[in-house]
Amino acid sequence: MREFLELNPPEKFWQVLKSFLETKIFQTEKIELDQSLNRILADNVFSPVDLPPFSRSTVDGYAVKAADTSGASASMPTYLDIIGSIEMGVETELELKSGQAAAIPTGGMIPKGSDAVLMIEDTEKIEEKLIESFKSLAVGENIVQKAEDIAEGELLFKKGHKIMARDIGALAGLGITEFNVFKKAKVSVISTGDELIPAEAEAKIGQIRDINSYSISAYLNKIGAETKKVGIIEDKFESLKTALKNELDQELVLISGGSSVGIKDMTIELLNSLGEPGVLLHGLSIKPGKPTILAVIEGTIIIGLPGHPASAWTVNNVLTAEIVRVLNGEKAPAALGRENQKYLIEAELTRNLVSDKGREEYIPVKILKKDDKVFAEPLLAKSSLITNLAYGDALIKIPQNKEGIDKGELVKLTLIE
Ligand SMILES: Nc1nc2c(c(=O)[nH]1)N[C@H]1C(S)=C(S)[C@@H](COP(=O)(O)OP(=O)(O)OC[C@H]3O[C@@H](n4cnc5c(N)ncnc54)[C@H](O)[C@@H]3O)O[C@H]1N2
Ligand code: MOO
Repeated sequence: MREFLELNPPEKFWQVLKSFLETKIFQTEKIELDQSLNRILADNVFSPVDLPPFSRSTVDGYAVKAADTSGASASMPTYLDIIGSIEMGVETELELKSGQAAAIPTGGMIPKGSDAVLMIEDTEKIEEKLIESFKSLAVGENIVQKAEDIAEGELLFKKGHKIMARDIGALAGLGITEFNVFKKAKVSVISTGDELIPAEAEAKIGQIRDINSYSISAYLNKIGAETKKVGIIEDKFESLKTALKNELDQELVLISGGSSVGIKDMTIELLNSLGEPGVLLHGLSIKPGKPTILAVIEGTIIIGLPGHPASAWTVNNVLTAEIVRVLNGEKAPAALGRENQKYLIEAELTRNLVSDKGREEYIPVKILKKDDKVFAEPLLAKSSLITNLAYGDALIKIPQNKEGIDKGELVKLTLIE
């Protein structure tokens, strides 16, 4: 069959993108802790203090010297004099001598001279200021030591770390409330096609609701980009040229539709008319996603996504999401195209899959769990359909040199966020 496009392997796309991105200067900005969820650190972050700042009890009970409880049991207790109580939130002046104990709440400051804490249930109060210990303690028992969490000057997070909700607690605990992050990737998403109408519009015969600008903007926002949904632009040279020109201050522009070889597909000519160097690659050897375009115009990356919604979605997952991760500072340009271990899981395939040799194939799957085993159920459909994607949790990649995968084989899945 006649092939219209020269199909380039994904590696060729990575190579061209790497050479462009490796020279790019990434902008940073200072933000506050409350705004930092999902942002990417632009510097290494070191602890400015010891955490905890003083040794603390992990239980309610009595601060003691471990040696004073040596050999203690329910039938042979040891006896300790209570010299006072530890107050929360203030420095204690108490200092224990041999045979002494101080009442302490969970989290209270360990007084000088103490090296262990007796749990209240391992004691009996004999008199107002005398207790019995039924337990023999080891040094350090029920104590979290000063700087045990992290010491002053120790590395907490590396540059490029994505801040998760759990990290925000650690930063708050250390009093780090302002820091530098990479600016979010600035991305615009355009849909083209005279048949397209916005989602909220009434569809006349022949019209199709725009899917791609909605699904792709949402996905890229989710992974940390600042995405502008431009909407639908009519399939006319001048209208598209004006629309694209307006977006050239962005770092990445996605244009879905008009990437194939039909009579109306003027995208290539249009991109080449906008500036240098123009279209660098047209045709990607993945399925679906064949007609993908890569262009660079005056420092802005332009990706022409295939119009079919599942194809656009697949290229977005495989190619554009990777570019956004680099623009966001989460991934080094040199690592472009390398699998992200964070998003990979393994599962057993529930049916045979066949694939054409010569193109990497991506198939959405549903993840199922049965008897503690994880299974991948392929969702097979034409790339012009969308609902399959809505049910898919992940993508399977069938490498270019494989003709298929057998039922029962263990496959690697990339989670769809
Ligand atoms: N003779 C050939 N025809 C086609 C080939 C080919 O190699 N030879 N490739 C096919 C493949 S594969 C794909 S994918 C599509 C890609 O087409 P385009 O990128 O040029 O996109 P359009 O022609 O504009 O649209 C294709 C299809 O998708 C619908 N579409 C487009 N945009 C949206 C959107 N934002 N939301 C929902 N649906 C959209 C559009 O209505 C068309 O049905 O080309 C094949 N043809
Ligand atoms: O490449 Mo098309 O994108 O296979 O549907």
